[in-house]
Amino acid sequence: MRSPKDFFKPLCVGAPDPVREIPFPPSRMIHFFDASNEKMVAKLPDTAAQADIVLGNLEDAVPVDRKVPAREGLVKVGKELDLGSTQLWTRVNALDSPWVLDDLTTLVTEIGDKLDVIMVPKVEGPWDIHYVDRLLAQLEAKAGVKKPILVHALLETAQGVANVEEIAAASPRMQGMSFGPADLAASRRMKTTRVGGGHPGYVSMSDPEIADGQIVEGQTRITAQQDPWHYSIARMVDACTMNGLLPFYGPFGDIKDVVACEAQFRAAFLLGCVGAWSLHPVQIGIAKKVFSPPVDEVLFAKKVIEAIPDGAGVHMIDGKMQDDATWKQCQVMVTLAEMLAEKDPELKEAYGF
Ligand SMILES: CC(=O)SCCNC(=O)CCNC(=O)[C@H](O)C(C)(C)COP(=O)(O)OP(=O)(O)OC[C@H]1O[C@@H](n2cnc3c(N)ncnc32)[C@H](O)[C@@H]1OP(=O)(O)O
Ligand SMILES: CC(=O)C(=O)O
Ligand SMILES: [Mg+2]
Repeated sequence: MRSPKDFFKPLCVGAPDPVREIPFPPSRMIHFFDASNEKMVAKLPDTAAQADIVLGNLEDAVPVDRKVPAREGLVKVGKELDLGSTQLWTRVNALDSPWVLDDLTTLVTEIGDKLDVIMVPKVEGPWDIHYVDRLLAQLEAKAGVKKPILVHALLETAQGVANVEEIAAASPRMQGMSFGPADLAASRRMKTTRVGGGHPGYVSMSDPEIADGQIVEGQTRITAQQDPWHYSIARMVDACTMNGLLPFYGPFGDIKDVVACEAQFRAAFLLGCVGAWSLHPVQIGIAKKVFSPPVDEVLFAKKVIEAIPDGAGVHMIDGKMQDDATWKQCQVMVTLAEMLAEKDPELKEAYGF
């Protein structure tokens, strides 16, 4: 491990100084597009006006014969399109693939000043981040990039989950993490073919009715679906938060099931994620709704802060006990609402700022 004294030193002569604090602009959804798909690129200015982050995907879902067109298309997007305040990210190919070196070299040297964050898939341990960290510094120095490009790790293997804390702390470039339920399910040999969400087979069940010391036959037992992702998402949130990074839920693959998508996103929001991926335009609106704090919660949080400006002591507000801890929860809610209200006039009005 590097000396703590060297942690914030650039890893190449001429590379920009690493950031000391990860920026947190609106980040409710990372919208995926394929830059080799002309239709998607044509719509990108409109899509970007709706989304907080747009991401040119180069990895899974881009077939082998379109890897180079997707990379070149993204370079064109970076050079030619004005995306306003919407962030431009990419997901490069996996570190064990033959494409990733060209992905990183081309993107940083061609549009390194336009790219905010590079998502690295299938990160397994801090060694993967160290590799990317040094290479990015060399490329930034070569290309004269002034602002360090941040790194986002995709958590989607059992080993990655086991090493999540070390990954989060591996570099000052670490911006955040996303949770990848599809590859993670495969890596763990989970028996599901879904991309995120619950499963009707993963349930808890009420106790049986007993008569004369015997289980009553033919009875209906109450079952409730459980969340198979809870443990890993919560670990990711803790690892990110303790290192000042932003945690995101990843994709929800059943595009038509907008209700279940909203439920998956909301579970992630409640656990501490700042956003989720949108794979299809319909999911942008779902993420916007879910990851903007509910108006009634924000109004209540404002009321608490107004009533107890310093958070001290114990109080009753609307029948609920309030103290330093609830005051801090209210600060989280109001700070997020204020940040989003700056971007979104409708939210600003609804929140009463
Ligand atoms: C496990 C993982 O790694 S997840 C990440 C990798 N996967 C991805 O990136 C997938 C990204 N999304 C997609 O490729 C597509 O949305 C698909 C394949 C899932 C569905 O695409 P379609 O069947 O074309 O969807 P649909 O017919 O509803 O599309 C409606 C319109 O939205 C457009 N559209 C669909 N997805 C997107 C998108 N991500 N961004 C912008 N526009 C899109 C379509 O081009 C179509 O446009 P049109 O009305 O002008 O013809
Ligand atoms: C997000 C992703 O890549 C996965 O679920 O595998
Ligand atoms: Mg994956």
